[in-house]
Parts: sequence; structure tokens; C-alpha cells
Amino acid sequence: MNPDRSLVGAITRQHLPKVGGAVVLGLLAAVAGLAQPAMIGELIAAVSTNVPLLVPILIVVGLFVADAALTTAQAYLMGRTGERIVYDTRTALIERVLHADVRAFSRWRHGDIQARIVTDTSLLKIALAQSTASIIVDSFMVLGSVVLMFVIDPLLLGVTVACMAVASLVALVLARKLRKAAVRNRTIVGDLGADLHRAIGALNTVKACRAERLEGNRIGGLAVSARRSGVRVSALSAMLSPTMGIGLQASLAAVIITGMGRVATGSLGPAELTSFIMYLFYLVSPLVMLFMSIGQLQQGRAAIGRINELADIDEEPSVVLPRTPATTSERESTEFTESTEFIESTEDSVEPEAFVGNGAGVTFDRVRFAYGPDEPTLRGVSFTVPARGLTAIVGPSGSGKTTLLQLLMRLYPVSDGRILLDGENIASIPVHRLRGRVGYVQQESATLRGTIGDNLVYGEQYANADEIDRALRLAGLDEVVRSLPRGMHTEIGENGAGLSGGQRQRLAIARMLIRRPAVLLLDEATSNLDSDSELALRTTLRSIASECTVISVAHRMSTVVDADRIVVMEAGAVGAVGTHHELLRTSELYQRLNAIQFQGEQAAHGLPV
Ligand SMILES: Nc1ncnc2c1ncn2[C@@H]1O[C@H](COP(=O)(O)OP(=O)(O)OP(=O)(O)O)[C@@H](O)[C@H]1O
Repeated sequence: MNPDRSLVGAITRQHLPKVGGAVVLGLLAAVAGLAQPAMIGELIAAVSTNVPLLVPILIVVGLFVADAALTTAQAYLMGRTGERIVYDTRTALIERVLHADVRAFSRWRHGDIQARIVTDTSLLKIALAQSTASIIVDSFMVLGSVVLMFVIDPLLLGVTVACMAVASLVALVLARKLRKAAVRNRTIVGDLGADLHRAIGALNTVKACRAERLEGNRIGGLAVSARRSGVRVSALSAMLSPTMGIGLQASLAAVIITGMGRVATGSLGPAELTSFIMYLFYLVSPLVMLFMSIGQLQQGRAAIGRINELADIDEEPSVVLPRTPATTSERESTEFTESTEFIESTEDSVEPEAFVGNGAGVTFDRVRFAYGPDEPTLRGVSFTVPARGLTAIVGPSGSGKTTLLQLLMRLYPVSDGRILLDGENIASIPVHRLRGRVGYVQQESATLRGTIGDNLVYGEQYANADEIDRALRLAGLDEVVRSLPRGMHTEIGENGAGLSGGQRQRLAIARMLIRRPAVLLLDEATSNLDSDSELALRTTLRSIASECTVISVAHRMSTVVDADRIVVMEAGAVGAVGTHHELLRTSELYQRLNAIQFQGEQAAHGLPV
């Protein structure tokens, strides 16, 4: 990956002026710091020669104050810029993941995505802001100290360099090892997050399969690896500073012994020796910081690589996001508090009333599609659905029914052929606009943590009370909501915990009805309903079908008998099209499906089959 075109690279470039400003403040603080030993030397000289002390004292105090003030300002600016970099990176990643191509997204583990967005980004602050500035400022301090020490006494500098060089070499080796350990640690923590996410997301299945111990051992094993690699990172990191400390103590001892000898022979004054020793301390602290910053930068590089990898996730076609994120000031103008507003602010939003009652015909024209390189799932599907009415799609499991709906939603692009909505190829309709016209109630009706009300107006925050009431009534959910003590404010948990399967389906249907789509797609959307609720919903669907197109994938034959037309799918192709009675006469497959269903229902009611 070209680092210049990477997300982190682009964001860092945007914040370079502020990082530069902080570096300048740091360099000024370094100058104030470097001047201190020289001025203290002057002060000592003044004391011994009885000249007035006021001016040198004021200068020394001024240098102390300037050093402290500039260091504080630098640290604040750096911290603030670091937080901004983290914020910009997080929001850019969230934006890209939310707009990711479904196929590309399915290759990622959800927990790993979460770890990269939440944890890895937090390392950027230290790596890009603090460490980078520290490397520049501390290098300057080290260089300045060396030059000034050379001016005072080149021989003592030689002694210092000899002692520090060994320590520095060891520190460099440690920094390299630290980077490798940090990369490993970040990877293991990502795996841990991904596995934990998987287990929590399917906790009931874990319990039903009595797999608690299995999951516990697997996740526990990763936690052990994460601890071990984390300890290694800490150990290497902890060794960096003492390594330089040993170098300092060795140089200090050598400088004092050599320096005292030179003071005794009169070739070096006591004030100069004092200044030199002070510079030695001034040299070591930034040197330690320098190596620590290099270590932190190494840890950060591991995180940067992972962030850039996620940022390169493929986007959905026709949602072209800028590869370079908006500038800070542009971002501030699109502050968001809820993810829904976030989406609205970055997309060509759909006016809520735009498609009310505006039915649209749908045509599948020789549609071919394959999920992967293997056998195609759809092998040239052609049929037309008029602008009004209820169309059912039936067929054996795996015949491609859900795939048809997903292609119409443009969750995947067709491999060949076209799908037309009201005569327009959906490939040329922006996805956001298309999905405003087509409502999709999935097989596994997704409910989100929050209140029932939040779930109902999700993505449709303009809905008014009348529209909400109407949708609840049509979906047969009004009684349920009324019976709850907190009504629309009732909290539902993860994956709809607190609602029955049928209630979840009705909630998902009501959510789509609020949108008043031109085309309503239902994928097994009534499979969890009891017979009474199903009958009520069928009546509802009939009335909705009089003002828009309803396409319903159904297993239960009872739900399709009164459809205006039924499309029978067979192994990725259309086997037959007709009404229930026509198909009973003309389609062998339909007869079979009907007979199987009939036998199943007889058996379910304890009747002879
Ligand atoms: N995301 C996916 N990646 C790869 N293959 C998939 C994916 N989704 C579905 N398939 C495959 O495509 C084929 C058709 O699946 P689809 O879900 O469209 O069938 P269906 O008729 O709706 O089945 P069912 O009635 O069981 O829901 C199946 O063989 C399935 O394994």
C-alpha cells in the first residue's frame, strides 16, 4: 500500500500544521532548556567574582518559566491534535464500514473491525502526535546538548559518547523487537475481539449446544496469548528506559572522575564542569524519551497498518466517498449525534414523502448471478412484476429466492442481465435512492437495541405520529404496543430480546410500512406468525398491494394462494409463473410443493397424511 494514499497518511497531512506548531513550541522550550545550564554556569561564575547577581538570577528564572510554559502549551496542543486525529480516523473508518460493499464486508470478522476502529485508532494519538513531536524535539535537545558539551570540553564529550553509544545500540535493538511484539499483540487482540463477538452474538446457540466450555477455552486461549504478547511488549518497553539510565550512570561516573582530574589540573573550571554535568542530564532525558518515542511509534505503526487495511475495504458502487477525508472544519459542520443523521449527512438523502403510493413495476431480464467462482446461483432469470399487486416467489430451499430480493436491493451487483424498476435499470439508480423506493423485510428481521419507537422510525426520522399509528395498525402491532406499560418507549434488547419472533417480524414490517415504499419485498416475513396474525397480515398485504408492488418470498402455501401471481423458482431459474389455480394445473414442481406443505400441515394438526 502506498503510504501517501493511505487513510492515516491523508489525515496526518491535514493535521501537519498543528503538529508543526506543537513541534515549534517544543523546540522553543528546548532552546529555553538548553540555555539554562549555560546561565547557571554564568551565575556560579558571578557568585565567585562578586558581580551583581540580580540579572543572571532573573534570566535563569525567566528561562525556567519559559521552559515550563512552552512545554505545557506544546503538550496541550499535541494532545488536542492527537485526539482530533483519532476522531477523524474513527469517523472515516465508520463511514467506510457503513458504506462497505456487502461482499467485501462479509470477508471481515465483526469483532476485528470493532477492535480496529476502537482500539487501534486510540494508538494513533501517541504514535502520530506525541511520538513524532517528541522525536523531533528530543533529537534537537540531544544535538544541542552535544554541541554545547563539545564547546565546553571535547574530551569529556568523548567519554560521554563512548558510554552512551553502547546503551543506545542496545536500545535500538530493543525498539526493533518491540515493533514485532506490538504487531503480534495487536493481531491477537483483534482475534480475541472477533471471537468474543461471535460467541456473544450467538449466546443462545452456544448454550443450546452446551458449548460454553468450548468457547471459554478458545477465547480464554486467545486471552492468554494476548496477555503473554502484552507482557512481552511491556517488558521490552520497560527495558528501554533503564538501558539508557545505565548509560547515564556510567557516563556520569566517567565524566565526574575525568572532570575532577581536569579541574584539579586547572584545565577545566568548576563552573564549566557543573554546566557539563547539567548538559549530561539534559542529554539523557531527551535521549531516553527519543528511544521511548521510537518504541511508541513502532507500536503505532502496527496499528496504522491495520487501520489502513480496513480503510481499503471496497465501497458499494455509486456511493463514492472521498478517499481523502473532509478537513476538520468541514467535519465540524456535519457533527452528528446519531448514526442515522450521519448517513443522511453524507448521502443524497431521500425525501420521506417522495414515493408515497407510487407503485413501480419490476422486471428481471435474463439475470445471472454467482456469489463466487463456482456454479451460478441464478441462471438467466426473467419475469415481470406489474406496478400493483401481490407477487409471491416460491421454490425449494436454495433455489435463489432470497438472492433475487437481494439483487433488487443492490446488495450484490448482477453478473449479467438487468433488473428494471419502473423501466429504469437499477444499476443506474444511486443505491440510497433505490433503497428509499424499495422496502425490504428480511428473513431474519433485524431489531436494534433501543426502544420500540426507535426501531420503528429507524432511518425515517421524519415519520409523524399518524404514519406510525397507521403502520402499527397495518402490521397488527398496535394492540401489542398498547398493552406494554411503557408502550413505544419499551426497551428491547440485543437481537430483539423481549419480543416474540412474530412480534419482531411485525415490527420489521411496520418499520418498512412507515417508509411507504413503491416496492415492498418480504422474505419469509410471516413465517413466525400464528394463523390469526398471518390471516390479518395477508389482508393488510392485499390492501398495501393495491397501492404498491409487493413481492413476497414464501414457504407457506397458505400465504400465496391469493397472490395475483406466483413465480416458481427452480435451481436458479424460473420454473413457472401463474396464479395458484393455474399452477396447480400446469406446474409439477408447484403441485409437489403444495402437496408437501399440505402433508406437513396435516401432520402438524395430528391428521392422517
Ligand atoms: N452470501 C452468500 N455467499 C455465498 N453463497 C450464498 C450466499 N447466500 C446464498 N448463497 C447460496 O446461494 C444459493 C441460493 O440461496 P438463497 O438464499 O437465494 O436461496 P432461497 O431459495 O432463498 O433458500 P431458502 O428458501 O432456504 O431461504 C444457495 O445455494 C446458497 O448456498
